[in-house]
Amino acid sequence: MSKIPGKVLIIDDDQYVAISLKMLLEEHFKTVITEKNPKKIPFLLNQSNYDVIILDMNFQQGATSGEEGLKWLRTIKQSPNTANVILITAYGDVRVAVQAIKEGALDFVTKPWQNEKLLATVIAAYKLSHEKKRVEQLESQQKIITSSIDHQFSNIIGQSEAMVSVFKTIQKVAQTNANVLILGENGTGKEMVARAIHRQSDRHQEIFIGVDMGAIAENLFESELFGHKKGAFTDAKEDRIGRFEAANRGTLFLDEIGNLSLNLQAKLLSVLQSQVVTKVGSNEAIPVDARVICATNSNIYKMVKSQTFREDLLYRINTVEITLPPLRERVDDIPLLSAHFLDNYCKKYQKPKLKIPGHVVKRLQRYRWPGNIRELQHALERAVIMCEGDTLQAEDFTFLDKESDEELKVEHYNLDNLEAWAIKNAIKKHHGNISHAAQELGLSRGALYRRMEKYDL
Ligand SMILES: Nc1ncnc2c1ncn2[C@@H]1O[C@H](COP(=O)(O)OP(=O)(O)OP(=O)(O)O)[C@@H](O)[C@H]1O
Repeated sequence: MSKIPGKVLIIDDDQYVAISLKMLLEEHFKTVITEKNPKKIPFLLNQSNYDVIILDMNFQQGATSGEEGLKWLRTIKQSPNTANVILITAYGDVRVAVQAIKEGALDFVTKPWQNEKLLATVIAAYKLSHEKKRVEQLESQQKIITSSIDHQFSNIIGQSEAMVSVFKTIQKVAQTNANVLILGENGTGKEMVARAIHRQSDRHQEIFIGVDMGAIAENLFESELFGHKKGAFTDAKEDRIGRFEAANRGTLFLDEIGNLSLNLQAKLLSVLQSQVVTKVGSNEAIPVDARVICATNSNIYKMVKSQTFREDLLYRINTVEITLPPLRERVDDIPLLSAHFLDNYCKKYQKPKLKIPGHVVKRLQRYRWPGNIRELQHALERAVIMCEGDTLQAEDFTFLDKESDEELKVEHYNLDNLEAWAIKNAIKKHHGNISHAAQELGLSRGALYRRMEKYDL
């Protein structure tokens, strides 16, 4: 039988007790250390991180009050060590046991002990300590991931009137729990705004979870959003929490809300109204406290009129509405955005600070930017890579020349050419609406984005 990879520390001045415990535990744990002098506890805690500490309660001759054990328990609990402490004593006084548990001991065992029972207690303490460490590790991983994702979305650039008003709204709405609906074409910065609201809210220490509603298959919607119990359907191999529960105490960003079918809209509405979710395959209602921010590039009011979007759901999600204008309607922001991306990409590709002349910026301001800021960002990235001198030229932005040249030029019937052409025209046909273009092309949004990147569109 392989041993548990945990570390157990036994502190007892009775050599016989310490050795018997060590012999028992060594059969099951990889490392078992004994110490008879409790004054060595601070030193030992400094040296190593223990999973379980078995601590005697009385050390001085004739002492029975347990006060010493409680004192050393406090020392352990005040240290950064995450060990679970099991107190052990020959004087089983309920009052002392209660006090020990209050002060953070996990369990209390009386001498003489029963080997099996004691072993079960130590193993349970190890498992708890292990779980605790795992949770702490996951929490710190989550913080690192969140802050590194957030970093990419942290600096909202804009000085146009429209953006100044958006900044003011973000500030006001962040202090509340109001549901927010963000409207705007693809790439206008909807996710960025949602993250800014989260970052400026009381929930900023908690998680921000984004869900692309257009990318979830109809039959998996409930399971993805509300979770499922093991065995609820063929692929449900284990219990799983949904995005609502995962975002508990944090913010849930429901992107592409306009892509939900009427059936799913009804399910979402019911959860937003009741603030409880029920996992697929379960009857238990689980309360959730997630701040919901929705976004769409669809004309949601038109959808309500044509009865493809529920009016009651719209009024549930649009307590505050933020509209991000397309980039072509805020060309004042183009110089600032270009300088920002230029700076970022020069650093990323370790190029000297490149310049962008005024006449090139003017041409960028005349372009339509169907993919909005995302397209501008990619254009700057490509230009930085391609640029040969210290100044960007109009030729570094190849699309400026090709703008009116939408005909398919097929010199060789190369499938990549044909695919790039089809994608470009589908996006144009749907006025930059990526979800609709993806639908027409028979691709998921993710797959379309990957191809757009591949063909530099
Ligand atoms: N005001 C801005 N300042 C700086 N960068 C921006 C700004 N707006 C958008 N971006 C950048 O543009 C890209 C697209 O932004 P974002 O994903 O927030 O747009 P979106 O409207 O949610 O897009 P989609 O509808 O396709 O999901 C991101 O890389 C983001 O960092």
